[in-house]
Amino acid sequence: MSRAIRKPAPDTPAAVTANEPALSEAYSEQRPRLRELTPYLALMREHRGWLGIGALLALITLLAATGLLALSGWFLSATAVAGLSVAATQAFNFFTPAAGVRGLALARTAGRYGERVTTHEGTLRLLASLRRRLFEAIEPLSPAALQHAGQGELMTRLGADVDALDSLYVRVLIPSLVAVCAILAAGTLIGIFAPTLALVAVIGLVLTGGLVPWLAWWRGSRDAMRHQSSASRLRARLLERLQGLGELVIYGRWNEELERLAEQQAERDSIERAQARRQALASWLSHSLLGLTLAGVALLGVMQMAPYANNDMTMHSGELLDGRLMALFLLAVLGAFEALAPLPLAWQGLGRCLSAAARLNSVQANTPAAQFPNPSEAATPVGHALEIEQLSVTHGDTPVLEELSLTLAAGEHLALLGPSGSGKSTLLDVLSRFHIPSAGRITLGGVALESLDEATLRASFAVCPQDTHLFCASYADNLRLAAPEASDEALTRMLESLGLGDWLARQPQGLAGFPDEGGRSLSGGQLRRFGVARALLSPAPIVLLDEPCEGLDRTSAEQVMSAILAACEGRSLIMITHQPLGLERFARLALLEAGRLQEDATPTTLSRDSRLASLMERTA
Ligand SMILES: Nc1ncnc2c1ncn2[C@@H]1O[C@H](COP(=O)(O)OP(=O)(O)OP(=O)(O)O)[C@@H](O)[C@H]1O
Repeated sequence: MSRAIRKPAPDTPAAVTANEPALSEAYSEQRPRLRELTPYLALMREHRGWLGIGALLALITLLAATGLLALSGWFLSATAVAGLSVAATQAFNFFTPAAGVRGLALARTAGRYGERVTTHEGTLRLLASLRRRLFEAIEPLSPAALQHAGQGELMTRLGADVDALDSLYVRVLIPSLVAVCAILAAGTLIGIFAPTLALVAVIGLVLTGGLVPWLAWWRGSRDAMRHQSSASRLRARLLERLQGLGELVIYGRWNEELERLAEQQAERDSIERAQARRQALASWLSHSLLGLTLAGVALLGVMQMAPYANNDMTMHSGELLDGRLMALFLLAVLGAFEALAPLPLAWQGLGRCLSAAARLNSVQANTPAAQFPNPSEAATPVGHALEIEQLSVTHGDTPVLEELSLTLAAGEHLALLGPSGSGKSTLLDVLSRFHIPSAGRITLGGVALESLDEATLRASFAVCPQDTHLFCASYADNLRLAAPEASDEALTRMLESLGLGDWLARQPQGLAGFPDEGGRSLSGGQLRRFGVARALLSPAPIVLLDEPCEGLDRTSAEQVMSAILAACEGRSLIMITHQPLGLERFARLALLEAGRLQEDATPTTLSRDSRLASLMERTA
């Protein structure tokens, strides 16, 4: 059995063991390096407008918030002190600081709003670019290359990993930048009046904003990576097992599977608990450092304090400090701390960003097996004759096709027979360039397949693989995948010719109806014929069909055969079949065994003792 897209290998039946998709093996216990982020930082340059404005507004908001706290603190204490004497009350200017407080409050609110709007706009644009890049990297990979990924793993990479990177800008870079500025702003503000106190405040804030986040990153990054890997494995396993739910229930393995899922979930939960403990520790550490800083500033300030009556607030060398400034100093430190508080959590999450970046980088590093030339450099085939010369194909180290040579004139119909596993579907994969041969040459219209640009190659072949996938779109849209211009009448005629007329008549919305996910609302035989209809509707000059009559009763199979041969009149056809049905209607018959072409003849030139002849007799 062969499919263009193979499902991951099944579990061993003895115990449904974990069979993780190959992509998750890219995860390693090693702490990912910062350089994994380089492509994403480069991507940020594309959106520097929004991201830059966001950063600027974040700074304005911070300065306004710190200024507001400091000014209000000073204003309160200065007002209280001024109230102690009538002369001081009359001399005190209430209006300028009050206007300053109002102005700073307005600036803080407007800044915060603008910052949220711009940083989110920038981040969403960044994520859109990131997803586009990822899709562009995945798209040229053949289904055969993606088969190793597993659906759950790929979904995680496209969803959770990309989302993890949005925290890089909003939760790590911006808060870190804001924190540095907050320390500088608080230090400068305090330093204007009391340089020694500023030094103490800056040392305390640097320890809080530098040491604690660094510890959180250093100690927490491994947990973040383990959590991401564990959550992704759990999601991939859950998805895969749900797809095979029927088999697991039938063979009584579902409860066992539930236990395994619960074990995996417990592993993920324990990592989450460890992360929560680290967060609590980091929070305790930064609040303790804040307390020490405040105490240090307060103690030193009290030691340098001047009597209240002194109206000259600046402290010249050798002079004492004005007590009214104490509230300003302490609130400036508190205001700056507001910017530092989210850093430990953010830096703990940096590990998640880095491992997401590493996993996405590994997807993007996949080079497509098939490289197509640019349309301007591509060759143009003359006609549609196919020539296969000495073709050898391996899967891993196992040879599948060996020195196979075959020609198909334009418009010729070939039935390809052979026992299961002889390499028939692999040949179709090679013609579609989903699989690259290890040796040999294939030409189409005199041009090597690899010299054709992708659009020409795809327009040359209509392929119906063994598994038909129905997309979540109307039946009509599913059929138009191969023939966008086809009218509803043409679609209906094609379905009727394949014996699907009654089925269509039973659909309440006809062609406008929607299939269940993946086409489960159709029986196996109906789904197969739907796939055949899709391929036959395509105007491609060469039609490749993989066992189109498999699973059909004799009458339906004969009807499908007739429809195929009628639709392929004037077009080349390679039809893989196990059923010796209607073979006499083919111009050519070929037999593939163990990857080698054993027989290649026309129905009339077949020798009576050939394997093909005996197959033909079974047809009659
Ligand atoms: N992606 C793959 N990875 C590894 N081995 C593969 C892969 N695809 C096919 N094979 C192996 O290559 C051989 C040929 O497979 P292929 O599907 O081409 O045979 P087939 O003649 O089409 O079989 P069937 O008639 O059962 O569909 C088989 O032994 C199969 O196990």
